[in-house]
Amino acid sequence: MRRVSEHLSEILSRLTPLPPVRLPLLEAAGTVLAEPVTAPVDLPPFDNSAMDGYAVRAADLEALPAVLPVTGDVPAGDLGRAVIPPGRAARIMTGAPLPPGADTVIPVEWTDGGAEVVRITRGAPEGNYIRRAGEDVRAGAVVLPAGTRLGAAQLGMAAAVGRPDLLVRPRPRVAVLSTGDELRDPGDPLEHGQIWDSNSFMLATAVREAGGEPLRQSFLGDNPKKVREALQAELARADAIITTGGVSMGVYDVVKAAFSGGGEVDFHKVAMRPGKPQGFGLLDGRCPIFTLPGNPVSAYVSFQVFVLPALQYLQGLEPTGLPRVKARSASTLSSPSGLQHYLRADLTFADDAYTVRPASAQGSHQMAALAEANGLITLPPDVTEVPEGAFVEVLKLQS
Ligand SMILES: Nc1nc2c(c(=O)[nH]1)N[C@H]1C(S)=C(S)[C@@H](COP(=O)(O)OP(=O)(O)OC[C@H]3O[C@@H](n4cnc5c(N)ncnc54)[C@H](O)[C@@H]3O)O[C@H]1N2
Ligand code: MOO
Ligand SMILES: [Mg+2]
Repeated sequence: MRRVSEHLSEILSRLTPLPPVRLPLLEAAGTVLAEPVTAPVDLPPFDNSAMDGYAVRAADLEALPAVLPVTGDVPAGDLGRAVIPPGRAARIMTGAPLPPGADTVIPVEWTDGGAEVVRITRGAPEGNYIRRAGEDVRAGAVVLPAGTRLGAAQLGMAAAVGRPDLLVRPRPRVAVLSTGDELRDPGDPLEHGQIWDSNSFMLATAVREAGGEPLRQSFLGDNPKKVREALQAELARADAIITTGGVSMGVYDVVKAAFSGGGEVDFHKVAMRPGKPQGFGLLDGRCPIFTLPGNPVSAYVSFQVFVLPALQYLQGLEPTGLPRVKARSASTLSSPSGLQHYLRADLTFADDAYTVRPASAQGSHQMAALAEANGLITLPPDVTEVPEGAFVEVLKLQS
């Protein structure tokens, strides 16, 4: 059997990050930047007021209270060109350009709020409540490096430097296809021996959580020819394909049968539990296909361990997979020798430390324990016993 790390590095070695595309700002939300974004101008572009109040000369406030005629208003958006002569004040609003002649802003709370003549009772040093041009970002500075995942604040930054669009790695379009004659769509009535297809919904959501776009989720029967045809059809628009089921030892294991002729997909037993039966290949020499095991928890763990890093890599990110933490185990753990064991668990954080408790049910078909879990304890192949209180590595699941 091959180790988890070997299977993952073989997958990554055969992938190429998706070619960048230029997307309008809002469509770029959630994608990964493929170019650095620099500021074409200073931010703010001009000295402006940080408060609603009066633009004055600090020198005119030496004797308090100061009573100054008001020459006019400078609202935000105003050109702010009117010069403030000595001994005068102008009403100014937050964000408005500081008019020439003024060197200080007095908040309206420090005055009687006069519109013609203002009585200022509290002075301030020169430069008070002024946002200087360039104090946020200097022209030419890189505000977003390539590889940044574009969340709200990052899109805001791109808009703040005037970008209408961005060069980004596109969301990988991933076709998710379950296989199995026993499957029915949720909502359909079940005959004896049938089950509702959960894998394709679970993995389509996992694709979205990974920044990808699930092309469709559906299930295929156990007919190898039909499976081949369906996969061929997905090739036209998929950047990657995920199938579940039909890769173990069964006589009807359709995915294995579908590729028994062409060597495009290599099937392996990987030294892990759950998720031992795996397959990977490039269809048409370019489209990665991940043939994951049918057991739902096996499919889920296989996604997190192999597909997530691959989707990160396609998006130009470091293929680091799920975030991991060190946690004290709240109970003794045992693990089969020679297998990397992933245990569904409950991870808690208290008193500045993580504690983790394995779920009581660890069957690779038991969705309830997976649905409750927020962590996967990862025990390496050479660990068979973990004493209570020992540190273990835990993958943090999206929840
Ligand atoms: N003799 C052996 N039998 C099995 C072995 C083995 O080594 N020797 N491996 C076991 C392991 S480990 C796993 S994992 C499963 C994987 O089997 P397949 O990948 O062939 O999956 P299927 O046989 O198609 O289905 C397995 C199981 O999962 C259920 N399933 C399938 N698709 C879905 C879906 N979309 N939603 C919900 N549940 C699904 C299916 O009904 C089966 O119960 O093989 C073991 N057997
Ligand atoms: O891969 Mo299986 O998931 O060990 O049950
Ligand atoms: Mg099978």
